[in-house]
Amino acid sequence: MKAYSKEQIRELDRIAIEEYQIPSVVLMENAGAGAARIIAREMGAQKSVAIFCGKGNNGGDGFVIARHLHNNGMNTHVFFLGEAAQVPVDSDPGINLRILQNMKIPIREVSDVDSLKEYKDIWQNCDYVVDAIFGTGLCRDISGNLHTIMSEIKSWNKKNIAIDIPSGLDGNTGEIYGVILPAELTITFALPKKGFFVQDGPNVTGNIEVVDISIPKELVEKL
Ligand SMILES: NC(=O)C1=CN([C@@H]2O[C@H](COP(=O)(O)OP(=O)(O)OC[C@H]3O[C@@H](n4cnc5c(N)ncnc54)[C@H](OP(=O)(O)O)[C@@H]3O)[C@@H](O)[C@H]2O)[C@@H](O)CC1
Ligand SMILES: [K+]
Repeated sequence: MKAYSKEQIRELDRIAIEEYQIPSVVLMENAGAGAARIIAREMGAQKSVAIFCGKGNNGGDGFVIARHLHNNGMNTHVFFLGEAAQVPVDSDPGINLRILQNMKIPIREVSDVDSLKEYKDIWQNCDYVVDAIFGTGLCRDISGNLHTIMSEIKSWNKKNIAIDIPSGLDGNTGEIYGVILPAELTITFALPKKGFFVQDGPNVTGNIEVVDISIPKELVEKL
């Protein structure tokens, strides 16, 4: 499987958005809808899922996934690692967050491990965890409350499905930024990332599925 750097893939996204004028929210929709189809296939109909969303676009993918899984009749629980009110309303994550709020799907805010434990009755009954915390934007060590929250989620040993990249993994070097959520399955967008195949990558990425988010073919062929 040929692999690409974070920068190459972010550049593909940029050209698709700026030069081909594909709205970024359309790319996010394609990403989230494609991932949701794979997750539904993996889970079967009767299972519950906890979706953990970070503050960036990876979290936005998580909001799209939540909408589609909910619409498919899955028992879907959304946790946001931050304050929902801080998400810019016109950003792609903000748009998808608002749709969930309009659908009256609860967004449970998690600021530290204690707030996570308050929701134990919910997450302990979930068979799967969808990790939409960090993607290609992760750029420094994870510390503080985020570190302890991710360590706690890791300790549950549930079936983790990573969105784009297992959170904590560097998509280029395969190194771990302080803590990692190892995945059974990584659903990655557009193209596989180099970090899946080097250093710790192979131990934490699990099976890899690539979702086509409608990046123009000519652009990909130029890489
Ligand atoms: N662009 C596109 O067209 C598409 C993108 N897509 C999706 O977007 C993902 C990339 O999204 P993204 O760039 O928003 O970054 P993401 O990984 O969500 O991180 C969020 C923010 O976290 C922060 N941060 C970093 N390190 C940190 C740390 N250690 N501890 C704490 N905070 C830290 C940092 O912000 P900072 O705090 O530095 O301001 C960063 O910006 C990509 O993987 C794919 O899933 C798809 O939808 C397809 C279309
Ligand atoms: K992720």
